[in-house]
Parts: sequence; structure tokens; C-alpha cells
Amino acid sequence: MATPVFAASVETHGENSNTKTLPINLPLDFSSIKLLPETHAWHESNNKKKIENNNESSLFALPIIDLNDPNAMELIGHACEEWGAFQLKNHGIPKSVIKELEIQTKRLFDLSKEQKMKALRSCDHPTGYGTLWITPFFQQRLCDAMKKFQDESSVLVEKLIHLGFKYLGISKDQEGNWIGPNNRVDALQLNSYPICPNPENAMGIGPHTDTSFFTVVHQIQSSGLQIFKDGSGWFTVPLEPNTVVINTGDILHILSNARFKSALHRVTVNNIKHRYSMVYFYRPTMDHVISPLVSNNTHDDPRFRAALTLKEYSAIKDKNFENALSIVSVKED
Ligand SMILES: O=C(O)CCC(=O)C(=O)O
Ligand SMILES: [Fe+2]
Repeated sequence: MATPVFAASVETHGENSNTKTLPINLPLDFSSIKLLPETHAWHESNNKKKIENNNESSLFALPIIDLNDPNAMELIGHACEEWGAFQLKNHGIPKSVIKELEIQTKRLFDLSKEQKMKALRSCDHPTGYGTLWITPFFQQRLCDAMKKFQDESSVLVEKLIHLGFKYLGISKDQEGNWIGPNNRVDALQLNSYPICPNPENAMGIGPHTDTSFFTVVHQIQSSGLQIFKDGSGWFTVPLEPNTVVINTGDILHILSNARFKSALHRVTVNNIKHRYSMVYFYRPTMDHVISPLVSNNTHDDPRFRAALTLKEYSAIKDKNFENALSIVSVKED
């Protein structure tokens, strides 16, 4: 895949990272930039994913679901089948937890270039521009705010897994193998997308799917997240007060035998407002076998390899990126 992204990020602990943010172009003092540097230009390799292919007329087409709705399970199931994404109201993450992390996120990215460089993420390490190294600048406040958001998000994602599994007809016994502190690995990533002088030639994060069960995204100050819908193109996810965005990732796509989409998404940048986001990833531990859990009410043959561990899948994805899902799918005769 081409090119650098016009963004910087910091992540908490996780066994590995599944996005392609590239700290190698740092340091860059974004505030003084009048023209997009060639090092940060986005070169399209695939027509279907052009930056200008925005489906503005259908801006509000992504479902907004209320978790307290008596039909929440069906609504979530349908949204995962149709989009692999939705916006969620009454998600249970307290406003105060979100607000505090917003404040700390902005403080983090407002640090001087010199301070951020001290915490630069190395190539072989998933955490960077931060965590332990950044602590001296913030005492515990950033870490506390991240931990609270992460804890609330894990509760939310486990509720969503419960509803998703129930919708798919996967048993409560099975569910126990996928949730709880011994089964999950989670990570919180804070992203910063500075104002970009030439947004039409840049990309915040290029098209990808997440190697997660579900991902929780909170957009700050500006929209920019876009979801690709087959046959229609890119849809901007609007800033909607009191909602978080939920994406279905590769894990649930495979476990559901492709009934749930793994949302192809990307992040565009703009020349008006600095955008930030908080992104929470939830996935099982690496030893989990991620093969379809064929439900009672489907008779579909498994569409993905049997006995594939997440460790094996992650290695395939690291090498093949967007082709990973088709590599592990079972070809029809
Ligand atoms: O910033 C966003 O809205 C989403 C970022 C994202 O897709 C990711 O970090 O995987
Ligand atoms: Fe993502």
C-alpha cells in the first residue's frame, strides 16, 4: 500500500497494532505547514477508493442505534450484515469519561515536538509517542483517563458481542470463550489529524479493516471517518452528539462465516479543523482459533479455513494487509 498518513497517534498496551500509522515521518511541525509535503502525499492505487468519492448525499445513511431499544439486537445484527458499522446511542460510556480523555488527548498532541520525540514509537513496539514514556509530562492524568475509557469500552464491547452472538444463534457457552479478562486483548489508540493545507492530496489513515471483534471510535471536533459500502462508495460518518461509532472487524467477520461485514474504512483530513479520535480495539488472545462458529440456523459451509489461530491470521495480515481475508477464505469449487 502506498504512502504516509497525515496523522500521528499514541497507543496503550496491546499485543500488536493493526493500523498503518507511520511515525517515521515525524517529527513534523504541522502548525507551520503551508503546503502538503510530498512525503505526506497520498497516491491512489485503486480507483474504487478515490479520495473524492464521497457519498455526501447519503451522509446520514449509516444506522444510528439506541442500545436501550427493545429491538437493539436485531438492529445491531442488521447493521453488521449491511454495513459492518453503526453509530450507537446510550452506549453507557459516561460523558465525563469521554470529556476527560478528550482534554488529555489534546494536551498530549499539543506537547512540543521535542517532548513527543522522547516518546517516539519504535518499529517493533506497539505502543508509542507515549504511555510509560509520556507519563512524566502528565503524571497519572492521561493514563487514568485512558484506563477509564478503556474499561468502559470493554464493558460496552462485551455487551455488543453478547447481542451479536445471540443474533447469529451462537450459544451462551461459546460466548464464554470470547469475553472476560482471560480471553481479551484490548488497546486504546489516540489519533491526531492536524489541519492539512491540501486535504484532497492527503489521507489521514488509508483504507483498511480492523483485526478486532468490534472497534469503538469517538470522533473529536470534526468528522473524517468514512465507511466503504459495496456498490455505493465511501460514506462519511457524521459527528453525532452522544454517539460512538462501532465497526465490526475481521474476527467477527470470520466467526460469523462472513454474515457480518468487516467494515473497510479510512480517515480523510480537512483544512478547517484539527481532528482527534479515540479508538478502542477489542480482540481475543492470539491462541484463539478464529474459524466460523456455524450457528444452529445456518447450513452454510464454512467459508474460512478451519483451525486458524489469531496468531496465524495476524501474521498473514501483516504480510498481505488488505488481501488477508481472501487468503484465509475457502475457495468454492
Ligand atoms: O480516527 C478514526 O476515526 C478511525 C481510525 C482508525 O480507523 C484506526 O485507528 O484503525
Ligand atoms: Fe480502523
